[in-house]
Amino acid sequence: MEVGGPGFVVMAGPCAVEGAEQLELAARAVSQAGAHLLRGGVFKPRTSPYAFQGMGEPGLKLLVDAGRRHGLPIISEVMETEQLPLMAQHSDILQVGARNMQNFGLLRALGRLRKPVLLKRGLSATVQEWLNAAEYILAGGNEQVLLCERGIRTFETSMRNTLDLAAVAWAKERTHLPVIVDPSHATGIPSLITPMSLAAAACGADGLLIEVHPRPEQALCDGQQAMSPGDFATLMQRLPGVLAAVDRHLYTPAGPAQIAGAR
Ligand SMILES: O=C[C@H](O)[C@H](O)COP(=O)(O)O
Ligand SMILES: C=C(OP(=O)(O)O)C(=O)O
Repeated sequence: MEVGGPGFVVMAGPCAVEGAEQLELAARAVSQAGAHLLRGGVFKPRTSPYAFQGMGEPGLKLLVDAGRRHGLPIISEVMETEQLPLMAQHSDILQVGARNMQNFGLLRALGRLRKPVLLKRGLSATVQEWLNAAEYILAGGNEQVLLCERGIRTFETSMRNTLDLAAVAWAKERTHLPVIVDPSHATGIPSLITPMSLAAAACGADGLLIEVHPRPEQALCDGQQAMSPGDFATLMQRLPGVLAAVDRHLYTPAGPAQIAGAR
């Protein structure tokens, strides 16, 4: 599978892997709706050290198994260099979270790999700082970098963050890197995920990263922003209409990332 080619790629699943049943329900739902990759955090960057920190390695095993069962490659966050050997062995895309965008040791280590890395924009990072962070990975020889806009901190508090879609169009115009949009963290409001996903598709994004939980009210992390499986399926049905109206050739970058794994 290619990210950054002519196709539009949707990565979806729970914020965090919480257990076998939750993950199976989420994986089945996103796969049936037509998602291309399964997301799920097993190492979670939490604001509070007392909040659920993720299942770690047992959670990764569940994620790998669920991905295999449903024919979906997986994407999961790596928070520390020490986690890299494990994560690089099992995750098809390595996610660097917003909070780690300028963890230069981690970025250098990722640059030594030959594996796709999804680099989230930092909470308060300028576009230039985001691109320089990407450069740390590219400079090491790893050319498979996907940029991910997930909203930035501004004076606006109505939403969790402010989705900077102009930065998406800007990065598509001035770099060769694929750009993914995460409307879940960008808005923090489930009802805004569909309109922002359609807007992302319209402005040339190469794909989406969306949090879907089978029972959002019971989620151990980010439940307030999780999409229900039903709403996700409806979004997936609406995306082709917008994509058909956009001339994606205008946006196709020179350096798509190749994702190993199923599909
Ligand atoms: O999924 C991402 C993060 O782990 C999550 O948004 C953390 O936010 P919080 O710890 O402030 O709840
Ligand atoms: C931690 C995540 O998001 P962010 O780094 O954008 O806060 C996530 O997608 O799991």
